Amino acid sequence: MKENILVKYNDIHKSYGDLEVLKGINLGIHEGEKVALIGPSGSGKTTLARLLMTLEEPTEGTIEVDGKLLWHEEVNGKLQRASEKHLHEVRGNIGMVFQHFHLFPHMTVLENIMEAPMSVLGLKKSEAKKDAEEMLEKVGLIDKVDTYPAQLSGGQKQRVAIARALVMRPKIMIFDEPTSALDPELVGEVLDVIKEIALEGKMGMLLITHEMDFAMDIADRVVFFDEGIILEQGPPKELFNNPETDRLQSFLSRFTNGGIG
Ligand SMILES: Nc1ncnc2c1ncn2[C@@H]1O[C@H](COP(=O)(O)OP(=O)(O)OP(=O)(O)O)[C@@H](O)[C@H]1O
Repeated sequence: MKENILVKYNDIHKSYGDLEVLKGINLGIHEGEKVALIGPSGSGKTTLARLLMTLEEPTEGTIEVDGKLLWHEEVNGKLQRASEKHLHEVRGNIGMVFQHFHLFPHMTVLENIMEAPMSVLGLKKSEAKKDAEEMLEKVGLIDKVDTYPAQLSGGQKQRVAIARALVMRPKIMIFDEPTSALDPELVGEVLDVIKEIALEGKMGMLLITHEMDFAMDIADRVVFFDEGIILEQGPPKELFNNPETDRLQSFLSRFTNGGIG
């Protein structure tokens, strides 16, 4: 069993105005652990991921990454909002792949991947190029180095986005519905790449997906989530071979009936 907790949500609440989207989340992710987050549309999954990526700020509670508070710093024994420098530093451990790729359209595939290592990590161009090429090999797109995003299929764009996140060598990668914007015939190539990365084992993963079979296949733990709370969690085999899972079965049937998001 893995010992070290890499990410820890401590009683996290998040509201937008009067709408409380997360209602006290406690969740730990161990080093190298693959956690699949499953829940209906609007249940707060993306918000949970965006808090970790520092794209949203918690209303209450704390998040720890690799033993350090993410959103807070302790000054003279009191917790206060972290400085941008601190956020930037801790966020360096986290990579994210979004539903809609978010590639830079005016840059080639290679330039897209080299950009952050050069501007954020201060790598020399030659080093960044070498790393970028290594990642493109991994996602099977080394022949596309000089191509612009507009000339790629959705599946290829998402594989570039994965390479771009991987090249920063994060300790955890968040995948937020990485295949839901793709035509069905392109889903498999992206899932294959994610699975390959998962099998390497080193990196933690928080995977938000409605690809149920895929989640069951690669996840060490599945977390069922609805209306801002965790309903149930555990290793996929325990959750699905348990005769007392009527409640889970009815939860899952909402996905198969089109309530997925
Ligand atoms: N910036 C925002 N301002 C106001 N409300 C927001 C904001 N972001 C999200 N919400 C609301 O918070 C709730 C949870 O949204 P979130 O995107 O986290 O859910 P989700 O489970 O990821 O859903 P989906 O699968 O459809 O993306 C929704 O009701 C959404 O409308």
